[in-house]
Amino acid sequence: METFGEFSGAGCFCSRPESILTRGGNPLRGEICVQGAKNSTLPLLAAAVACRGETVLHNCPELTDVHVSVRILRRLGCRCTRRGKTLVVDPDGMTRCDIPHELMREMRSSIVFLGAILARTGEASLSFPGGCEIGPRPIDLHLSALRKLGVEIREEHGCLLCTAPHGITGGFVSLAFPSVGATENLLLAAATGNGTTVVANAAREPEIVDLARYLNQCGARIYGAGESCVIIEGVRALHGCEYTVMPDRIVAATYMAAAAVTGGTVLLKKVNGSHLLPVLSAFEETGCVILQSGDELLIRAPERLQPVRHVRTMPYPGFPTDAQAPVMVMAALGDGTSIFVENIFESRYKHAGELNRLGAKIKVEGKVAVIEGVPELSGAPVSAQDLRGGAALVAAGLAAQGETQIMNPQYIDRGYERFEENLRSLGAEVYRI
Ligand SMILES: CC(=O)N[C@H]1[C@@H](OP(=O)(O)OP(=O)(O)OC[C@H]2O[C@@H](n3ccc(=O)[nH]c3=O)[C@H](O)[C@@H]2O)O[C@H](CO)[C@@H](O)[C@@H]1O
Ligand SMILES: C=C(OP(=O)(O)O)C(=O)O
Repeated sequence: METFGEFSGAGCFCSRPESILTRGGNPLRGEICVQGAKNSTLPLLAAAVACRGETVLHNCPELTDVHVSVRILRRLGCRCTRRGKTLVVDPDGMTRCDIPHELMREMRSSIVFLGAILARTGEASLSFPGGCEIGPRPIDLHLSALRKLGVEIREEHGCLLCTAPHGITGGFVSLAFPSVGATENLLLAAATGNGTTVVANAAREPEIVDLARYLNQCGARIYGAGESCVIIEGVRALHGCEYTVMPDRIVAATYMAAAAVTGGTVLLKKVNGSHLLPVLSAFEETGCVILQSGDELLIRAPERLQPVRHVRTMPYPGFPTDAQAPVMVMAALGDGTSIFVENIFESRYKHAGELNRLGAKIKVEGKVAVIEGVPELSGAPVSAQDLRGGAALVAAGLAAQGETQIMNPQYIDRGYERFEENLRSLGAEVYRI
C-alpha cells in the first residue's frame, strides 16, 4: 500500500478508530531503555495515599493506566504533578474516600486503592475493578483477607462499603492463591495497622518487593517481601519519600521477543536481569544468545528460531502469564512444535486466533495451546483484545511479510510507553494511523 508512509504517526482526521500499521521484515537493531514497570507504578501511586507528605516517584511511565491513577488521586483530593518521568503526589489535602464506578472500571489496579484508602481514613467506598478481559478476575481473596484484619465490608448495589470501626488490626492471613493484588492490598492496609500481620502464601512478584521497599522507606516495617511469608509490623503513620520505580520486566520481554522474531540484535538498557530469569530460559531454548552485564541485556536472534518446548505460566518465580503472548510469537515461528499451558487466567489466548490470521498454526484447547511453528508469517488485519496479546500482535506484524494492521491499540497504550516510536528507533516500520 503506497500510502503507508503518509500516515507516519501524523494522525488522521477521519472518524475511523486508530490502529497500528506495521510493514514487516526489518530486523530490529540498536539499543533501547526499558520503561518503569506499570505493575509497580500503579500500586505505588495508590500507596502514596496511605502516607502523610509528598511522594516523589521517579521513572513513572506515561501510560493510560497511569493517567487513570492520577485521575483517581485527584478525585480523592490529592495533588499530582508530573515533571517528565517524575510524578509528585501530595496526599495531604485528601478529602474523599470514595472512587466512582467510571474510574474503578477503567483498570484492574483501581482495587489496590482500597487498602491504601483504608489505611489512611479507616473507610472506603468503591465498586468492582475493570481491566483486560482475560478471564474471571474476582476480588474474593482481597475482601476475605481485609475482613481478617477487622475491615467490615458490605456490598450494596455493586458498591463495596468498607469500614474499620476498631482500626485495622493485625492478624494471620493465609491466601488460598498467591494473588498479586490481594498481597498488595494487605501490605497497604496492614502497614499502619494495630499489631502485626502475617501473610502466608503471599505473592512473590518483584512488584511486591518494590511496593514493600517503598513502604519501608516511608517508615513501614515489612519483612520477607519476595518470599511466601511476609510479616508486617504496623506503625503509627507513614511519611512520603522519594522512590524510583523498578524496570518493567514484561515490556523488556516484549522487546526481546520482537528482536527475536525479526532476526535482530538489541541491547536493552535499564533492565533487571534477575527479574527476567523465568523467561530467559525460553529465549535461550529458541536459540537466542543472551548476554548480560549490570543493568544491560543484549539479545541476538539465531538464523531460525527453535521451538519453546514447554511454557507453563505460574506465579513468580514461575513463567509470567504476562509474557505468554509475546513468547508465543517466537514459538509460532519456531522450527517445531511448542506446548503452552496457561495456568493463571482462563481466557488469555485471544491472541492465538489473531496470530493464525497471520499464518500461524496454533490450536487452543482449554489451558493448552499447541503451536506448530511455521517458517514465516504474512501480514493481515488483526485485532488486539488485551494488553499483552496486542503487543504480541505488533511483534508478529514486524516479523510478517507485508503489512499488518492491528486494531484496538488502546489496549497496548495501557502498558507500553511510546511503543511505535521505540520500535521505529530500532529500525521497525510501524505507525499509528
Ligand atoms: C496491575 C497488576 O499488577 N496486574 C498483574 C496482577 O494482576 P492481579 O493482581 O489481578 O492478579 P492476581 O495475582 O490477583 O490473579 C491471579 C489469579 O488469581 C485469581 N484471583 C485473584 C484475586 C482474587 O481475589 N481471587 C481470585 O480468584 C485471578 O482470577 C487469577 O486467576 O498479577 C497478574 C498475575 O501475575 C498479572 O497478570 C497482572 O498483570
Ligand atoms: C493484565 C495486565 O494488567 P492488569 O492486571 O492491569 O489488567 C498486564 O499487565 O498484563
